[in-house]
Parts: sequence; C-alpha cells; structure tokens
Amino acid sequence: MEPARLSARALACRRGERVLFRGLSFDLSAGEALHVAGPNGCGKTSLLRVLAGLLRPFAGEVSREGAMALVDGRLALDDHLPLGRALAFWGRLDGHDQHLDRLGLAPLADVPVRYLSTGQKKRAAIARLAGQNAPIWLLDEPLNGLDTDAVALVEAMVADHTGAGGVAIIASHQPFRLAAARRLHLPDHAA
Ligand SMILES: Nc1ncnc2c1ncn2[C@@H]1O[C@H](COP(=O)(O)OP(=O)(O)OP(=O)(O)O)[C@@H](O)[C@H]1O
Repeated sequence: MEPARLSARALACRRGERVLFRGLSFDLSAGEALHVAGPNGCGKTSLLRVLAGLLRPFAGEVSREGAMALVDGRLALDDHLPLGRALAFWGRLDGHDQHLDRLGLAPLADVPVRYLSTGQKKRAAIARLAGQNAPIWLLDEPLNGLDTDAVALVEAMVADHTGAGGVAIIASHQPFRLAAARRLHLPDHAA
C-alpha cells in the first residue's frame, strides 16, 4: 500500500449560519484509525466532507499523503443496472479486488441495484471502497443497516486495512470495534 497520512489543523466548519465545531486537530499516520462520535447533527458528516475536500473548511487546514475513498449515504452505483454489472463498471476503472465473495455479494450479481436492501447496498458500497485500494478510508456511518455478521465483517475489513498500513476515519454514533482506533467526541469541539 502507498504511504498514508491524514492531518487536520485547527479545523472549523460552518453550515449555514452555524459553526458546528472549531479548533479540531489530529494526526493519523499509517495503521491508525479515528472514531468520530457524537449525536445526530453535531457535524460528523460535515467533518468527513471537509476531510474529503468536498466542503471548504471555515478555518484551519487538512493535509494528507495518499489517495482517499469515501463511503457515505450515497451509493455511486447505477440504480438500473444489475449489481454485478454496476460494480464491474467501477472494477474496470479501479482495478482491485472488490471482495464480492467475502461481502456475500456474488449471489446478488443479477439483482438490479434499486431492488437491494439497505444492508445489501451498504455492502455494495464497501465493495466499491475495497476495489479502490485507497490508503485513506473515510467511512460515514458504515454500519447503518448491516446485520450482526455484516457489522463484524466490516469491522474486520477496516482492521485488515489499518493492519496493512492504511488510515481509517469512522464517523458513527454507533460503537465500532477496532482495537487501533482512537476516539474523538465531536461535541467536545462545539463552537
Ligand atoms: N447545506 C447545509 N446548510 C445548512 N446547514 C446544514 C447543511 N448541511 C447540514 N447542515 C446542518 O449541519 C448540522 C450538522 O450536520 P451533519 O450531517 O454534519 O451532522 P451529523 O453529525 O453527521 O448528523 P447525523 O448523525 O444525523 O448523520 C445539522 O444541524 C445540519 O442540519
């Protein structure tokens, strides 16, 4: 895996008229993970979008080494295509193993994406993530809709990723079992 590092310096984020957090700093290097916790609306998704470069910080800066991949509530798969073809489209571009068998997706190859259940869609999003082979994973509520076995599987995949030298940020109000993860309680940085 290519080298990975992700840092935030004195980060602040404003949505509309409200500053959600300020003075947020962290450094993550190869093999490290951060669990960003806090209740609905505290700014977890906004933080991930700032880190991904999709939202401009109100103050502070983000620096990184290595490519990033983001999993959030949006599934970047064509709704009308069967899952197998939708994932194959990205597979050709990304060029890495999507772990379809491990994620239990192989039997769903012929099912149109729009017919998939919430948990199946989330597993498809994780497959796309795995296929990107990016060293930095940004995961927004990655366990939403997953059953107990799939939760354990995704936790194991993130552990494998950090074990191989990747970096992971998990934004979730749910517990996420990952021995290497530090915890950041976002409301502690409320403005
Ligand atoms: N485009 C926007 N303009 C104004 N306010 C916004 C915008 N997007 C989000 N917000 C507000 O910013 C706050 C933080 O939203 P965000 O989605 O980052 O929270 P969150 O911690 O991820 O919540 P959840 O746990 O419910 O997903 C919320 O009060 C939300 O209404």
